[in-house]
Amino acid sequence: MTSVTVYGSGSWGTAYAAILADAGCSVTMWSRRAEVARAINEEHINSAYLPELVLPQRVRATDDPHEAGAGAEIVVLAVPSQTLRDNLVVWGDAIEGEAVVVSLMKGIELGTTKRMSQVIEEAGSVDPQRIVVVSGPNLAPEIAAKQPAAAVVASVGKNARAKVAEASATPYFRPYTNGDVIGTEIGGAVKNVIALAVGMAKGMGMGDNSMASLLTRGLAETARFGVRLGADPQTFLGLAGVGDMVATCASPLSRNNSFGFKLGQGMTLAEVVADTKQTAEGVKSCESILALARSVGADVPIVEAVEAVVHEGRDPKDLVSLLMTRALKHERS
Ligand SMILES: NC(=O)C1=CN([C@@H]2O[C@H](COP(=O)(O)OP(=O)(O)OC[C@H]3O[C@@H](n4cnc5c(N)ncnc54)[C@H](OP(=O)(O)O)[C@@H]3O)[C@@H](O)[C@H]2O)C=CC1
Ligand SMILES: O=C(CO)COP(=O)(O)O
Repeated sequence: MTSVTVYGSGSWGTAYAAILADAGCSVTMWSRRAEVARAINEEHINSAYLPELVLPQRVRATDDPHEAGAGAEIVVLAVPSQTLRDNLVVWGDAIEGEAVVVSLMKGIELGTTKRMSQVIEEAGSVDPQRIVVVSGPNLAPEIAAKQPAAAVVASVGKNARAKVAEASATPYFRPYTNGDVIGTEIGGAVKNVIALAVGMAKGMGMGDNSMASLLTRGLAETARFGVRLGADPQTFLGLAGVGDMVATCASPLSRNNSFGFKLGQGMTLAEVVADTKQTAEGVKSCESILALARSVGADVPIVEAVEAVVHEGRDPKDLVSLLMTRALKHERS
C-alpha cells in the first residue's frame, strides 16, 4: 500500500486525500489546526471545507508536520501558493529524501514570479525528476461528491508521474500523464485570473457571449504567455488548459469566479476579501502573473485589466473599456 502525506486540509487537500484513499493508498493529512485533525480522526469529516464528504477510515490526520511526513513515499502539497515557501522551510526535513512531491497549487509566487514546482525545487531542495504537478477541471466539491473528472499529472520524471497517476486513479478520477510542467502550471494559475474577469462580467449582468469571449481570449493569452516560457502549446488544448478554463469560468463553485462576481455586483475589494473564506489564488497571483508575462514580453490584456481592478483600484466597469477599445488585431497574433 502506497503511503502518502497530504500537507493542507482545505478543500482540495481533503478531496484529493479521499481520492488517494479510494485508490488504495494509506493517507496522512497535515492540518494547520489541531481541531481539524481531531475531527478527521474521530468523525472522518472536515466540516469547514467539505461537510458532506465522509473520509475513508484509512485517512488519518495530525497537526504535527514531522509526524505527518514520516515514511511517506508521496508527499502532496495543498496550501495557498503564497505560503508554500515559508511552509517548506518548516517542513523541509519532514519530507523523506526519496519521496515524490506533488503540487496541487495553482498560483505564481509574488516577488519571485516562480511557479510552485520551482518553489518546491528551491525551498524544498527536491530534484525536478521527483516533482509532479496535478491540475485540471477539478472543483473540489464535485470531486468530493465522486462526480467523474479527469486531470493532468505532469512531471519531467517519468517514474514520478506514473507513480502519482497510479496512486490517484479511481472510478471517478482519471489522471493523464504529461511531461509539460510549465504549461500545466501556467494553465492552472492563469485560468484563476480569467475566472475573476468572467465573474466580474457576470456580476455586472453580462451574459454568455461575454463569458465565452473572455474564456476564449483568456485561453489565447494563456497559451501565448506559456509558450514564451517554454510550454508546449498542445497543453493548453488539454485538461490543464481549456478543461480547467471552462470548469472554473462556468462554475459558481469556483472561488475565483465568485470573488469576481461579488466585485462585479459592486462590493468593495475589502468587503469581498472579508466575505471569502477559502483561497482565491487569482487575487494575489494576477500581480505575479502580470510581472512574469511582462518579463518575457507576453501580452496578457485580461490579466492586466483584472490586476488594475484588484490592485490599482479601477472600477470593474472599466474592464469593458480596458479590453474592448484596444487596437484591432489578428486573432492569432
Ligand atoms: N478547491 C479546489 O477546487 C481546487 C483548488 N486547487 C488549488 O489547491 C490549492 C489549495 O487550495 P484549497 O485547498 O482549495 O484551499 P482552501 O482555502 O480550501 O484551504 C487552504 C488550506 O491551507 C491551510 N492554510 C492556509 N494558510 C496557511 C498557511 N499560512 N500555512 C499553512 N497552511 C495554511 C488552511 O488551513 P486553515 O483551515 O487552518 O486555514 C487550509 O487547510 C490552491 O492553490 C488552489 O488553487 C486546485 C484544484 C482545485
Ligand atoms: O482550480 C479549481 C478547479 O479546477 C478551483 O477553482 P477555484 O480555486 O476558483 O475554486
